[in-house]
Amino acid sequence: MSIIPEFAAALADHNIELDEEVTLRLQAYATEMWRWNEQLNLTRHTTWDLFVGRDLRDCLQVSKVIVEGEEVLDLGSGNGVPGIPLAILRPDIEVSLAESVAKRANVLAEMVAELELPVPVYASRGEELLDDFRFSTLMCRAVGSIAKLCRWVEPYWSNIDRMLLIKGPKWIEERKEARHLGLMGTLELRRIVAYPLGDDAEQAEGAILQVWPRNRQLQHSFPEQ
Ligand SMILES: C[S@@+](CC[C@H](N)C(=O)[O-])C[C@H]1O[C@@H](n2cnc3c(N)ncnc32)[C@H](O)[C@@H]1O
Repeated sequence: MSIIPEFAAALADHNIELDEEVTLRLQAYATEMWRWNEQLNLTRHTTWDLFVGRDLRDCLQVSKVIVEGEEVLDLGSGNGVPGIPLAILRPDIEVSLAESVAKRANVLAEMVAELELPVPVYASRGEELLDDFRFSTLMCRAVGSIAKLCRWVEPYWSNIDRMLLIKGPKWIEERKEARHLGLMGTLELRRIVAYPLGDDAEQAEGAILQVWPRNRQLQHSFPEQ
């Protein structure tokens, strides 16, 4: 298999350099995901430019703040972003996927098997898995507001160290809402990665937010961005 020229061009346009084997595995993932997309509604990002500029971009940003050996749960994995690309980019961590819609979870399991990735897939609400499993990081993109996620996770903080939320510029309003609802009282929220979205709005910034219990000393500290 060789690298599809449109994929190589999209990576170059976004100034992303990856080694060949990783590039080929990401290509296999996107191709497989788009094949399933014909049967199930999994993504609207169906060009190499959108895959690189939206999906892979977010995965690369979140990858910066995950440390070696972490056990990460992608809650609401849907089409596999960010969990599957992250597992490809970071073989030094353990990634699990939770997807509550059974059909999508089945497709995720098929994709993971096809790609030969050591990634468990749970057809379950992610927060309910925390009754039985422990993860260092619960990661989430495009699943719910900060308030919603804080509510879901509230009973389970003993089984995760932190949440990493991949958000667009609306995160500031979401933080306001969560504070207003009294959900942030015992939690710390810090933006630990900020990056340009490259969308039409020139000023738009993506954010990786870290949320964790205020009285908890995390093993690795990431400064406010
Ligand atoms: C909009 S999709 C986002 C998919 C992917 N994370 C992305 O960024 O493109 C949200 C997915 O989360 C799933 N979902 C919603 N609540 C969930 C929960 N509590 N646990 C697991 N999956 C959930 C939905 O079924 C859906 O597939």
